[in-house]
Amino acid sequence: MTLHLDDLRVRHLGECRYDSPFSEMLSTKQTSPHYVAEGDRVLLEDTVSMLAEHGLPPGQVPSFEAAGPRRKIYFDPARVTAGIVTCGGLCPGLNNVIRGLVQELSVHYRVERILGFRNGLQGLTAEHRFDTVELTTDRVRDIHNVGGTILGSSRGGQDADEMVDSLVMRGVDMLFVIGGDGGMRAATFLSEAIKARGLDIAVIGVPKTIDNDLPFTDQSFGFQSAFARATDFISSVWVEAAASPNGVGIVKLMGRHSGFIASYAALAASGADIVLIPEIPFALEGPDGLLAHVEKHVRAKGFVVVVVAEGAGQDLIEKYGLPQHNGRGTDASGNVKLGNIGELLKDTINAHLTAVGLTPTMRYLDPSYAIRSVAANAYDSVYCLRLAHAAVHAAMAGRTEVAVARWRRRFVHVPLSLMTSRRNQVDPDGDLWMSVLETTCQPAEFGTTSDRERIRPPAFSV
Ligand SMILES: Nc1ncnc2c1ncn2[C@@H]1O[C@H](COP(=O)(O)OP(=O)(O)O)[C@@H](O)[C@H]1O
Ligand SMILES: O=P(O)(O)OC[C@H]1O[C@](O)(COP(=O)(O)O)[C@@H](O)[C@@H]1O
Ligand SMILES: [Mg+2]
Repeated sequence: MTLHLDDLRVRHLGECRYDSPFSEMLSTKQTSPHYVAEGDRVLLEDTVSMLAEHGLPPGQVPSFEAAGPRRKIYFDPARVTAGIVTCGGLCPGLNNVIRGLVQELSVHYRVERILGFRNGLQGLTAEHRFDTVELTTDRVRDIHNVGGTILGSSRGGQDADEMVDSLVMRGVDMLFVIGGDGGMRAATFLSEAIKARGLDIAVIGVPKTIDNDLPFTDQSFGFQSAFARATDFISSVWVEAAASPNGVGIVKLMGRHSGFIASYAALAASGADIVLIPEIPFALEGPDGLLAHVEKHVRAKGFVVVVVAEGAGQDLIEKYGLPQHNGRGTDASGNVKLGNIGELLKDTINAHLTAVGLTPTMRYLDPSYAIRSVAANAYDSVYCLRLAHAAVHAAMAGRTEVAVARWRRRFVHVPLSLMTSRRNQVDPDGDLWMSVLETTCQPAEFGTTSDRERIRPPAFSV
């Protein structure tokens, strides 16, 4: 992936002419190990070798604009109407982000009109554009204690021009889109439609993904809360499998294209013998295949625990899966519907162990929604709040077509085009997967899969 400084540049609506309520507080601040001054930038890369490879002067190495309050802002807060929408699948922390946005807008910038569009981008269609929630500090006071989103969410396509009409009709000056890859794409199209009409509306993305599959963000909000919950299920199947003759525990976790939840949950629970993720194909049969490995565990210690991400082994479904386990078509947002790899593993492991005289006791759990519907934990609550603050500062300073993200510990502005330019995936050659291999002692690959595609995330170059 080749990135130029221009790809990392953030679009501004115009000159910042108003004093920010934070200007006095900022007057003494300079870049320090704990703060990035507004004129400074955050490096894209963080190793000496990567930087040295470019051979560029410091001012030209790829870097992000720092997030945070500015001394001067673009919008006159007294005249601002803000809009908030949450889209796509649920994720712990959505309510925390809504609450953080409303508090920052109301308390510090004294914005008086904040509209919550309901049920995702559907709320911006002609049919629903007047069905908004008036968001006040009172309304959001306690919402962080529960999962989900008070605004509702949805999948499904919407017309960008129709959505812009809604923003104009409701007088919205800045829209905060809390969404995943789909939501960030929609926000991009929305920003382009706004630009084409020459309108003065800022669109700020707050990246939300339970799968942690958005790029240029260290780890997405809610991810920690979700995988922490997932560990409970791994521990449960471990207890069940360990106490049963030829016990087989299987936990299927979310992760359409990226195996982060499966990897982190398996590391945290540390009872998993085998972790299967979309990034690494595996073979079922053969002396080095998954089934032989499962059998080896059952023979050696009497049970086995497998953690599988829902997107793993999709190429096996066609060959081995029952028709009802096959994925079919796409959902309303265009996401491919996956085949059920958990059921396939359950059936094939059952058949294999039975055939070799080790009739198993199968314990299969698919806790998908139980994981993403939890409230944010303390860590994610802080993270969501700080993301929300950064999003409000970005909008007030007239930034648009941009997402706020934490990158290498710092809060930064990432152009939406970059947010949707690639997918964040577990690198089979990276240190996270190495930790999984070290913990489970599973082989780097099950069987010969070299003819099938292994994910190799692109390195950056300039
Ligand atoms: N390529 C796209 N162009 C425009 N809108 C999109 C696109 N992809 C998704 N969307 C819209 O974004 C919203 C959220 O997308 P979805 O994939 O459901 O969830 P997420 O934002 O969590 O990835 C949906 O309303 C969907 O219609
Ligand atoms: O059943 P739903 O609501 O479509 O959601 C299921 C999917 O949503 C995901 O959580 C990801 O969705 P998002 O991109 O919306 O975060 C996947 O892991 C999962 O396959
Ligand atoms: Mg998505």
